[in-house]
Amino acid sequence: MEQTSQKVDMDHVRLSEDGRYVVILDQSKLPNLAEYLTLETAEDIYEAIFHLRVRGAPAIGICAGYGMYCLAQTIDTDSFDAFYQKLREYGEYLNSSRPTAVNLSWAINRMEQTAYKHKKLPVKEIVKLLGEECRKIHQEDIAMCKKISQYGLSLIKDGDGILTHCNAGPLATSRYGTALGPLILGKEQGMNFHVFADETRPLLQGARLTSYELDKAGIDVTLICDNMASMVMKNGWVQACFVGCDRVAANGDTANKIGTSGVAILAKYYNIPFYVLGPTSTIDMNCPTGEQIKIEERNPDEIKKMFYKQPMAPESVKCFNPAFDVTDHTLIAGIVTEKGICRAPYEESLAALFGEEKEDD
Ligand SMILES: CSC[C@H]1O[C@H](OP(=O)(O)O)[C@H](O)[C@@H]1O
Repeated sequence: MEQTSQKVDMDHVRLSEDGRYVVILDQSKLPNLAEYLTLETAEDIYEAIFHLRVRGAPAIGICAGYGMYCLAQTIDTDSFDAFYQKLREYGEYLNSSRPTAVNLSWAINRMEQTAYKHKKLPVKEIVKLLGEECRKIHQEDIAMCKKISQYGLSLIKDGDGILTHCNAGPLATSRYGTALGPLILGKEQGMNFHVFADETRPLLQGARLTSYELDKAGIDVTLICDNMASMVMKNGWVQACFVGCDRVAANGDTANKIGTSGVAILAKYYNIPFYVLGPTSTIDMNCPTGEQIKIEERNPDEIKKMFYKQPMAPESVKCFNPAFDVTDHTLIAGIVTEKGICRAPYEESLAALFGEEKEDD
């Protein structure tokens, strides 16, 4: 396998120099090739999100924010109503690319609300304000990931073994990451960890991205197949599990990459603390429980053909390919956000993040 020598720029989602297009690092090609793509149309942005060329809840939100700004620049009208209608059409289209990660709709709604809030201004002024808002979304995520990393680091100690699932590092966010952030921050502070990274079938974000990011950060990482997690826990090699999130419900139930709930159940059995790490932009207080989270189902070819020289099952054989599953809140030791570590009962601790008192039953 020929690793690219090109430095991977952690501004892997950004605006083009002229501010007109979204530029992304195509994560579907990593770790072999670091190829940057310029997304010029709504279709380009949709396709990049749908095919996980840009992926990870926060990174998808940052990309959508930039995308809405770039598309707003193409709306040629001085009428706010006509501008806003077209902007909403773009938002609805981009939002349909992937249903589970709440950051996508969160970023799109934030951009649309920014436009509406300033509806009395000339359209050109509104577009400039959208340019400021999308950059704020990106800068806020960098700050949030740093805080999440600091809180997450308080939960582990030098020399600990940490099991991760999928990828929640800088490539899934802006900088540091969420689940990987504490490990990268700890390394910067001279700490060392032993990470067991689940390869994470079928799209191998753990193998292709997590092991790649941790190896580049000089962090000890052992790549394992997903079905080996139980053994490394049973051997006593894991002191904590850190995972990211795509949508956290108001009761703490958490949607994350498929296989996460199995890791949580194993962690419970082996009495290992299981932590979810993510920004408050991934918490959906309008979603009461995990039952209401829509789970994306993807192309069966990802199971049968992708990463194989030839199909691994007969064409006639059906596949079930959910991209996420929901971990029950009772299996989660804590939810680490940029505002602090939330513990059960999550209805109360998550509501407090937003300054809401839990309603009496
Ligand atoms: C920091 S959010 C990362 C989160 O997103 C991943 O999903 P995907 O690779 O399909 O975008 C996975 O669930 C990670 O935990």
